[in-house]
Amino acid sequence: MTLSIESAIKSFNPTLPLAVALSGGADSTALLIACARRWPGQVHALHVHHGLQAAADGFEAHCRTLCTRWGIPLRVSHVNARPSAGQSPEDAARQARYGALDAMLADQPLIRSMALAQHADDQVETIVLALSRGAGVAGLAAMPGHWERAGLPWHRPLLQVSSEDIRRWLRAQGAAWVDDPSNADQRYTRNRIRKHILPALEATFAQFRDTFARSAENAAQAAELLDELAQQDLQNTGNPPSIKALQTLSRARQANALRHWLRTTHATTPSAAQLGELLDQVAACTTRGHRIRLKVGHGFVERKDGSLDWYN
Ligand SMILES: Nc1ncnc2c1ncn2[C@@H]1O[C@H](COP(=O)(O)OP(=O)(O)OP(=O)(O)O)[C@@H](O)[C@H]1O
Repeated sequence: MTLSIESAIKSFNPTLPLAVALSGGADSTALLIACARRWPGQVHALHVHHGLQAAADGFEAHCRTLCTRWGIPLRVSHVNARPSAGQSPEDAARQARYGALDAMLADQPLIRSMALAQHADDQVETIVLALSRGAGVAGLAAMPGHWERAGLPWHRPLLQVSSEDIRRWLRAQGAAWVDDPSNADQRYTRNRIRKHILPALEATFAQFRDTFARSAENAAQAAELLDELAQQDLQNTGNPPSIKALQTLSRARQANALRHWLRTTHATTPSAAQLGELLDQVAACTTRGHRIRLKVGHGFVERKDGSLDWYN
């Protein structure tokens, strides 16, 4: 069920002091005000200034005015997020932002938890984005409400609040925010989803925020089970996995175990075609002389004695 901001913050129980990642947009402005009201003197704001965006100075100025008005301590970190080869500008900005938030948190050991302001519409966009990329259950699980990062609990307390409710609440408070001009840029898939698909979902399935969120939770549970199964299977196959031991598993279980091995041990993700080819090679590997050497993720998988080996 979607919630009002008040109900969402009432059922939010972070360890204090809490830091809120404040972009200056409507969502994080609302989250900061709602938290500062509930826990006066116990809330901090962290802002990352994205050097590349022309509007970045305006965001920082808004954050300073807002925090002065509410008496909230604000930290600002300047980053210059240049995408590396093959990386999208959005990914580069996200990575730089997380790095800067981590560094600011490491600098303020008094802070005991962290909150981001993604909401119910963001969650639906993330699910649609995952579907558009052919994601498996891990991708369809979308964004978790709670997780741990560098020893700190992180939260998304607004995941059940709609974007429209957040804006309505802010207007009722007489609070200002800054609209990110890049949110209107139709070159970004997420923005096209927001503009075209969310209104169509709203018109077709009134409860889409709730039902999509339930699907994401189901997918998250399924992903957890697949992880547990992969861990058990890799205990039996060994790491690196023995080809003979892999061959005793069904093809789907081999795929699950190999994906997990590549992700957790080598931080790489195979494409569907690469994984299919690898599974074919594992199945065909019945003689001593059978060689395997395939491009997988950002490296290669090779047969080495009786096992698979990955390198780049
Ligand atoms: N420049 C930033 N500095 C600090 N935190 C940020 C920044 N950009 C985003 N965040 C945090 O990450 C969350 C998700 O980022 P995203 O880019 O999806 O949000 P946004 O469009 O900037 O939304 P918002 O309306 O919350 O500002 C934000 O809600 C906010 O908590």
